[in-house]
Amino acid sequence: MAGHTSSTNENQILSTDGLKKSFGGVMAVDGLDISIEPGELVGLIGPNGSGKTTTLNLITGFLSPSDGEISLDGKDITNKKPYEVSTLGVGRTFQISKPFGRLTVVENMMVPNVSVGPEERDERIWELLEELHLDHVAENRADELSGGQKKLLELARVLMLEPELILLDEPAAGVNPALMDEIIDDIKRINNRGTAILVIEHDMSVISALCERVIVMNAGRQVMSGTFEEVQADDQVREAYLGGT
Ligand SMILES: Nc1ncnc2c1ncn2[C@@H]1O[C@H](COP(=O)(O)OP(=O)(O)OP(=O)(O)O)[C@@H](O)[C@H]1O
Repeated sequence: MAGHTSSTNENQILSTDGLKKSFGGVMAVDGLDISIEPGELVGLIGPNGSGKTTTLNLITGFLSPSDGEISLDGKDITNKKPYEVSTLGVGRTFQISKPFGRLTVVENMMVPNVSVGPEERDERIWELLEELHLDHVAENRADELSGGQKKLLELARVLMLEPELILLDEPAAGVNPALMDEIIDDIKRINNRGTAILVIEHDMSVISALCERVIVMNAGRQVMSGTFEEVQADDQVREAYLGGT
């Protein structure tokens, strides 16, 4: 069975095959098979506790799976360490942004270990700060930023490593609605340049504005994948949401 899936993995930037993670008796992820095409912008939704964040933690190596495989560009990355996964081209932001609060915005941008010289690094930093509307707060301490600006800083920092795939964990949480429209445009622009994005989000207006495809999880498994309209119209999905609350 593994042989069958690995032959199709080469066209996918990311795929999980029978992925499982248990915490004691809780099966947080329970045989998850999902895949992302290069350049896709995909939403990952599901009720609280359905395993979304655990899935991100497994893909990025923050957790080891109990079973199953994860491939990136057709290569097995199961059990790789977080820094290895990041070096291989996967960027990730967190539900609660964690910039280095005492460092300035620019200093935060110097944290990723880029493989270019200092001049090119600085050029990249300023391009990204400008693109993500942070150039005017570049010398401010990161803990002085608003919730939305912290999310943008985290995204800018991830982009320093020019990832092929970015995993966003709740980009709308704690962001004021005015800035959210800007963040939606930023995410779309980054995706239009060819970066694949998988986004976990509870705010369905953000999912419908962003995603060409939505994967629905419940109880650690994929229950459906389709356009936002298809997913919204599905009885099983409604049941999953109602069952989870
Ligand atoms: N480190 C852990 N130790 C024990 N149980 C955990 C751990 N992390 C997650 N779980 C459990 O695994 C299940 C899936 O949690 P997870 O956070 O992945 O869900 P989620 O879909 O991201 O939820 P939310 O939408 O609330 O963020 C839950 O039952 C949760 O309590």
